[in-house]
Amino acid sequence: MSNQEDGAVPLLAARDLVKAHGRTEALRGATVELRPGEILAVTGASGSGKSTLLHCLAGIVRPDSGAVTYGGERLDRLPERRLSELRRTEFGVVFQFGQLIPELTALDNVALPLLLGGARRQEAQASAGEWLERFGVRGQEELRPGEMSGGQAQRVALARALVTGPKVVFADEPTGALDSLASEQVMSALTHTARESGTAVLLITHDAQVAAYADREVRLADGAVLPLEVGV
Ligand SMILES: Nc1ncnc2c1ncn2[C@@H]1O[C@H](COP(=O)(O)OP(=O)(O)OP(=O)(O)O)[C@@H](O)[C@H]1O
Repeated sequence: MSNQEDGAVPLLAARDLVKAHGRTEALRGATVELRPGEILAVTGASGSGKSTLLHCLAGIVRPDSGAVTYGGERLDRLPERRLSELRRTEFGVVFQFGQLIPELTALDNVALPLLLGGARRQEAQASAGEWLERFGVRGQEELRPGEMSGGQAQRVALARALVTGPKVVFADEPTGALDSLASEQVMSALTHTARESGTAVLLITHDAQVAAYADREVRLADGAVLPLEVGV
């Protein structure tokens, strides 16, 4: 039975996505589904279209054709304002280099999405502190990103992605810049916390050890998802 046909209702789905960057066709008919609470790894060679797929699914980039649906709603057709609200309230993102704000402390980086959502400073900081604790970086509250190790900074970035209670976290090579020990710590913190909170994760990686943390893996090649191998 294929992943697309086993009856589970997808939270987020891409169907036949096509996206070109200038003359480069990054996606050529990519179809993939993410179920509620599922941790899905998207793997594939460099240039196979993984990041472009993530950007389309996260509503950061609009596909040239095909459909992206989120909870049954056409994400690719939403007006920009509604899309950015949805990204802020329902999605969290983590990139290879956490992209924390260098001038802010760890605590303020994590509190920021809550403040942008209208929370009071004290509540936002209390909640940020709890999330830093969950990611094992309590005690680092007052450090700025430049004063932390890469693994600590990525755990702070994960706390920032999860602090608003998103339904989906998009993680693009979150361990790409880390050594194997830090990578394991980050992945185990991410998957443990996502499972605990029922957050779905779309995880892009080219590392098989990282992909092994996921519930399921799909592989991209030349901008399309490869069919499942029979008997695997
Ligand atoms: N903004 C852009 N402008 C031009 N070409 C782009 C742009 N973004 C991606 N591409 C091209 O589109 C193709 C797919 O890129 P994408 O980043 O989606 O692949 P990827 O699988 O994530 O690669 P990697 O593992 O190297 O990050 C590549 O040929 C890439 O060079």
